[in-house]
Amino acid sequence: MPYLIILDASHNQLTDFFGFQPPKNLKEVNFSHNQMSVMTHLSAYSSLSKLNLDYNCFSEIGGLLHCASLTHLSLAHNKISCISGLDKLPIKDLCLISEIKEATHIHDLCLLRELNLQRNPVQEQLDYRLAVIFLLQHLTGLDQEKVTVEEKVSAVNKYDPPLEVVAARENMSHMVYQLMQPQVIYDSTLPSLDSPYPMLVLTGPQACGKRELAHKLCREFNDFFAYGTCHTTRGPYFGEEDRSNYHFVTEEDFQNMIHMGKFLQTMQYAGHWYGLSREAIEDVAREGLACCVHMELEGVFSLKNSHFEPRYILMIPTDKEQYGRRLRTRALYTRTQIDTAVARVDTYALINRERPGFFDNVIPCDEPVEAYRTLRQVVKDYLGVEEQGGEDQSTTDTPDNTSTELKRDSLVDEAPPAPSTRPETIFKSRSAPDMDPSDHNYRKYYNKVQAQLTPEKTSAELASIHRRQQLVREALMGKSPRAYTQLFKRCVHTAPSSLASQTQRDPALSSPMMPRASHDGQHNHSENNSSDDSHASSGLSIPSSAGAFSETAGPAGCSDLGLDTTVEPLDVSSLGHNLDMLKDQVESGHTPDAPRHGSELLSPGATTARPGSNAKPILPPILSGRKTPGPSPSPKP
Ligand SMILES: Nc1ncnc2c1ncn2[C@@H]1O[C@H](COP(=O)(O)OP(=O)(O)OP(=O)(O)O)[C@@H](O)[C@H]1O
Repeated sequence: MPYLIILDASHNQLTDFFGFQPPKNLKEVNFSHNQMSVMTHLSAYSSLSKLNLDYNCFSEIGGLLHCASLTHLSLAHNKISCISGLDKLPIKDLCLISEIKEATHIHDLCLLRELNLQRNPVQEQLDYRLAVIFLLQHLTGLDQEKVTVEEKVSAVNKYDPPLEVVAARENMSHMVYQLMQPQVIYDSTLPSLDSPYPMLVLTGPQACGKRELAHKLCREFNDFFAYGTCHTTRGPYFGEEDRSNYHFVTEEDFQNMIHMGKFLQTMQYAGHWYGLSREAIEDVAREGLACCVHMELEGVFSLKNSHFEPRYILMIPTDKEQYGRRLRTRALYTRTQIDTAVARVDTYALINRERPGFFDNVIPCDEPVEAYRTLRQVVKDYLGVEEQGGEDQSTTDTPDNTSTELKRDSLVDEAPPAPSTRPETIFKSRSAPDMDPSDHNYRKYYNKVQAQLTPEKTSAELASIHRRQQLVREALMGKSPRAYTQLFKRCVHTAPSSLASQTQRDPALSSPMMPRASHDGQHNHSENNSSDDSHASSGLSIPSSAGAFSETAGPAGCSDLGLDTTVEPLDVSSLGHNLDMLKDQVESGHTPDAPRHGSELLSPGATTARPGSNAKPILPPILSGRKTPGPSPSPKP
């Protein structure tokens, strides 16, 4: 066949090159999809310009030295470990890989920095560049172009996104869905500068006991907490009740809720959806209580993107074997689910190790009784409450162990225990220092490092920050949910009584995070009596962030925030303008822009000097408040 120019011997079971003298005009040869493993000398193929050896078993490529016309060589899908003798050839097209996943074969070439896959078919695949950069993260150049840092970050975010990225995306979509709906003001949980709505999140791997602990905590501290019921698409286990454990919904309903912007966060776990709705939190907040929820790590990452600032407590099994046994004895999970749950213990531990402060507390949960004892102590510590009976009630571990001794009043009357007087259990729980960033020394060290890393601010910068903070405070004034300022103080208030009394006398020493109830006589009522006052003006029987709209605008209230009492709060009320209100304003000769005098704007039953109550006359109606009666009002000055 002296005139043969193209030879297609593909898709055979050839193990060897033909042992014949090839025609001298043979230009294109296709030996792909065969079983060849040894490259013989191809010097006889002198006119060859295109050679396809894809899908064979070659480990070494050589013997092409005399193919002086070879411009296209395709070697994809082989087991190549060595290529030689190509450097003198006029090759324009070299195909080593045709699918992106083949790049993994060169993943082990840890010295490889530059890779040129130009004119490979792989280039035509979607997102080819990012995919290769992701697979070969040590590359500095690809296809004769520098690999930039941005490309590396995008590649990782695309193919193996870190938890923050997943959470940020998820948060973004929930926000967008929410914004697409008619706006609802969740007035009980509105964010505020000084005291965000308090939440407690118990996190940890599946079935580590956090759900039972959350329920128990809510039962015992029922004056402070209520259980935030999430939605799920999984079916109820035996004994589980709709609404008390979860809102059990269908997949379709869940997706509808997502698209209606109902959720603050969602997560898919073991093939089911879980989600915490805004309404679930708001329901609890309307009762004047803090919301307590349990969730997996991904949920924590998502919540960190929201305006809520919960306390996060990690419940972690320290004995993985025992934890695995516990999962097995539940007889609810498949083997894969158990393995996943056990493996996630390490993920939690890693996050805790690598991100000091990510969790507010870490409590080992191998022993449920001990875990609860520690948890309740930690929570009491957060709340700044002392037990009036003196005895640690957690020692009685009955499900209905409800403490009526723990009362909201004690938040005001009693200072939280100084660290040295804390019960030993709390220190016991922190016996694993590598796991517990809440350890005092750990935090001190962290703060020191942080301070060193943060460049000092110039006076101009400080003044600018101050001005911006002032503006934000002014904007938020009247919306501060003061009812919660006592709950979940960020720093434990351990001042000795002498200092405390000095603080009371000297407002300059007071901090917005400190109990404000005793600054002075007038102020005294702002904390303790806010419920009372709210009641007068809005029917709210106890303080809540909704009640904060109706708090006093008196000098004491404002001096706390360093504000001038004449500051007009930002009017967000236009969102909720209704006809009646407009009518009222017209009748009384006030337009929304006309200057208002505090006394004119008060509702008939309201006391004077209350910021917010008058400034937000057209807020949505404040609901009737919690079921349990609030603390009894102290006498008015
Ligand atoms: N909204 C949520 N976001 C993220 N994770 C959630 C959410 N709601 C529940 N979870 C978590 O999803 C996991 C699976 O929940 P599920 O109730 O099916 O598990 P379980 O076997 O009953 O274990 P547990 O006792 O931990 O609830 C649990 O770790 C639970 O805490």
